[in-house]
Amino acid sequence: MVMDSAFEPCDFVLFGAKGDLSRRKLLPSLYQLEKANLLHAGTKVIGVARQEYAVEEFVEIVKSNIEKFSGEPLCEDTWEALKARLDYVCIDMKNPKDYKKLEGHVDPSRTMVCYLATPPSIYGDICRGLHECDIIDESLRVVLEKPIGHDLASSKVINDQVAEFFDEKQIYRIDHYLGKETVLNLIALRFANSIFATNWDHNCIDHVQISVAESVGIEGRWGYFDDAGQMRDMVQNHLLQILTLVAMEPPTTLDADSIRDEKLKVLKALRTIDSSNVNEMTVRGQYTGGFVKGEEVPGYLDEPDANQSSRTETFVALKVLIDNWRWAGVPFYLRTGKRLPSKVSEVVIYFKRQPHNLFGESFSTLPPNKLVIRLQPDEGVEITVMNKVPGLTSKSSMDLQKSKLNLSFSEAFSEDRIADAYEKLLLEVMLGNQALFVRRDEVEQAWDWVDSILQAWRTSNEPPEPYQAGTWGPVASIGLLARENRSWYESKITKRKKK
Ligand SMILES: NC(=O)C1=CN([C@@H]2O[C@H](COP(=O)(O)OP(=O)(O)OC[C@H]3O[C@@H](n4cnc5c(N)ncnc54)[C@H](OP(=O)(O)O)[C@@H]3O)[C@@H](O)[C@H]2O)C=CC1
Ligand SMILES: O=C1O[C@H](COP(=O)(O)O)[C@@H](O)[C@H](O)[C@H]1O
Repeated sequence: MVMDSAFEPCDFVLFGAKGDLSRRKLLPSLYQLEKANLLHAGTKVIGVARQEYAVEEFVEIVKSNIEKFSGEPLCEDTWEALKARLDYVCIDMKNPKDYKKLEGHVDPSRTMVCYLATPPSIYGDICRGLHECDIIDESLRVVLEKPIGHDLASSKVINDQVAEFFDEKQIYRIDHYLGKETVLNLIALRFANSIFATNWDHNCIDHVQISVAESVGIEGRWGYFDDAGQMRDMVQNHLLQILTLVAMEPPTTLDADSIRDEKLKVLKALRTIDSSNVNEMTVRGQYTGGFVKGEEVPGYLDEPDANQSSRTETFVALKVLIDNWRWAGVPFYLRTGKRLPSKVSEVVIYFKRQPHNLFGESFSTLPPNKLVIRLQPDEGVEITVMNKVPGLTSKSSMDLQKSKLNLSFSEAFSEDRIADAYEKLLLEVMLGNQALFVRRDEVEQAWDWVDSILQAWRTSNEPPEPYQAGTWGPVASIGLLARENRSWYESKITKRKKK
């Protein structure tokens, strides 16, 4: 998916360079790209924020953030190379006149990448400011962070504001899960292996589970999170994007629009969940105090700044049906939550049981084959299969045993680290490849589907079910599958083995 021909120097302008995302993810990712020699020699990085700083002060801020968040000792050579690219401009992003200050810091003859690591409420102001200082040409790319809006209506407003000045071909909407190696591997796994390509439908698959569990709480982001909830924060974007990659038809090519067209079709085929079926198809929960990894943690309502009467969900489980030929009758169960026992994201494909049992009474229910795609941590792929236990036996039937074919990425591949999703995505923007970014119609279709569930929850006026921090969510989440004689896959996460 990398287009080498597009590898050219650019002016990478980071709006919101002092914010949390920039500090924790974007600046360390630029550092890693530098370390891997993946930044063009001529590329510049221009931080934009509203405080006045001398460039030297900004450089020190960047250095301390990289030291703090890159998770490794600073490599002096890499740092010196990155430092030489850094520049800083102070702009009040709501003031259109301020954008003139970019003059002299960016080169109009080069590609400019504007990364908006700011609240979405000022995306429109930034686009207008860039327009009014006459800086936009067709080579300018604008990167938008999620969430784009709070619902379909507000997302349309933001998309319209950006579209006033930019063509869709210039807009890169981030969903960082699309930059994760293992999420990308879903495409390779499905379409580069005939064993899966031919067995990937309602004839062979019983159901699919997608779990994105987090052990963290809301990490001091009460203001943002309480307004969003886990449905907007995780399901509307990350989980639905994973689902589309698992469920989409083969794209004709790996071009951005071929992939995005297929993902959109899946989103359009999602069966509506509304007041008529919301109780049967959804579970939502809110954590109470408990223990995560042996540490006592407060409940959601006892987090700093909490509003004690909040009904915001921190856990969501859904039964999702895709009304198309391939997936007729195959439920996709999705779950995601904060303060669960561990951080683990997995896609589990449960294949159908054998139609007839040859193996005697002890195997009256042969367990189905399972394909477990571990997205994080201990990235890898595992298939459970039944094998004959070797050896002679006096019985006429065979003894069978469930075993695993296990591919661990850390053992199979020589890379000593898996790149962070943001490294991949920053690189793709600089290369001008939109395949790993979300198109406007996808975002809006996802909001349309999610809005209907949120509306049904509001109408029901029921509070989320409490679950103790450090458990796998409310009991009703177990019931969602149990009433269909199924159960959630119990993850057996092992720590990645260090080489
Ligand atoms: N943090 C995260 O982990 C994630 C964040 N995101 C998204 O990334 C974006 C940024 O989030 P995050 O970094 O957490 O937010 P922060 O609030 O930490 O950072 C936003 C930055 O924008 C600056 N800013 C806001 N208004 C103005 C203005 N008028 N003029 C100049 N600067 C301004 C702020 O400046 P100042 O410091 O002066 O207030 C701040 O540095 C959001 O869209 C968020 O939803 C998405 C996924 C994860
Ligand atoms: O976008 C978000 O994602 C993180 C989880 O991302 P991961 O890469 O650590 O799995 C989540 O914690 C955060 O609330 C959300 O805004």
